[in-house]
Amino acid sequence: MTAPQVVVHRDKELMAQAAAARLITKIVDAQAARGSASVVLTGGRNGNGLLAALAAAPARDAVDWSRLDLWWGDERFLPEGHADRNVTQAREALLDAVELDPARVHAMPASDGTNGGDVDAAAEAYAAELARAARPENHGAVPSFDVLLLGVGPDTHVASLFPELPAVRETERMVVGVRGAPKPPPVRTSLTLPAIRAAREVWLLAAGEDKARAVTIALSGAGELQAPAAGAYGRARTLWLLDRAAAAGLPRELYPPASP
Ligand SMILES: O=C(O)[C@H](O)[C@@H](O)[C@H](O)[C@H](O)COP(=O)(O)O
Repeated sequence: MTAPQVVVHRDKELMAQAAAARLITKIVDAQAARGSASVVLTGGRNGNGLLAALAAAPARDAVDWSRLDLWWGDERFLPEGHADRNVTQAREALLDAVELDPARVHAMPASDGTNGGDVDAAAEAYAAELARAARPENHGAVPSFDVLLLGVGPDTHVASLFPELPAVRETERMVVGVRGAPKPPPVRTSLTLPAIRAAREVWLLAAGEDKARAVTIALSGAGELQAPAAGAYGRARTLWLLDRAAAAGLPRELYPPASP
C-alpha cells in the first residue's frame, strides 16, 4: 500500500488545470518509455473538469492521442449516448476534440448493448475486455494502468463503490454490477478495489467544501468498507489532488497549499 501524497490547490479550477498538466506529463513520459499509455477515467464534476481543462491545455497535443488506451472506473448503466453516461460526458469534455484510436477507447457497456439489460453480464463483458488487454507482466487480470483517476463522493465513495454495499467488499472480480447505488442512477458497472489497486498510480480528485468531511475521513485511517476512498491506492503512487475547500479538515501543517 502506497502512503497517500496530498497536493492542495487554491480552488477547483486551478486543481483541474494542475491535474490536467500533471496528466499530460505522465502520459507523455509513458509513451516515451513504452510507446503507449493507459488511463482510467472517472465520471462526476471533478473528473469531467479535469478533462475539460485537458482539452484547453496549451500542451494538450504533446500527447499522441492515437497511442492512448482509455478505460473507465465506472459507468452508469444507461442506453448508449445517454447524457448521464460518463463516456458521453467525457466525449463532450475532451474525447471528441482529440484524435484517439477508437479501438483504444474502452467504454463500459450500455444498457441497450449486446448484454441486454443484464448489468452483471455487462460487468463480466468488461472484465473479459480488461483481461484480453492484460499482459503477462501485469498485475492480475487487468492492464497496468499508468494513471487511474477517481472522483470522491461526499460519502467517500469512489467509482461506484459505496460505503458498506456489496461492491466495495468484492475481492476476486475486477468488475461488478451495482444496484441500488445511493447516487443516481441506481444501476452501474464499476471496477472493484482489486482492479483499482492494480494501477501504477491512483489519483483521487476532490474539490469543494462538500468533500471536506469525506477527505478527512478517508485520510484519517478509516476502513475501506466504511470509506471506500481509503482503500483506493496505487502500486507506485497514491495522489490526492484537492482544493483548499476540500482540504479544510486536514491538519494544515501536513498538507500546505501547493498553490499560493
Ligand atoms: O459515475 C459517477 O458518478 C462517478 O464516477 C463518481 O464516482 C464520481 O466521481 C463521484 O461521485 C464524485 O463526483 P463529483 O466530482 O461530481 O462530486
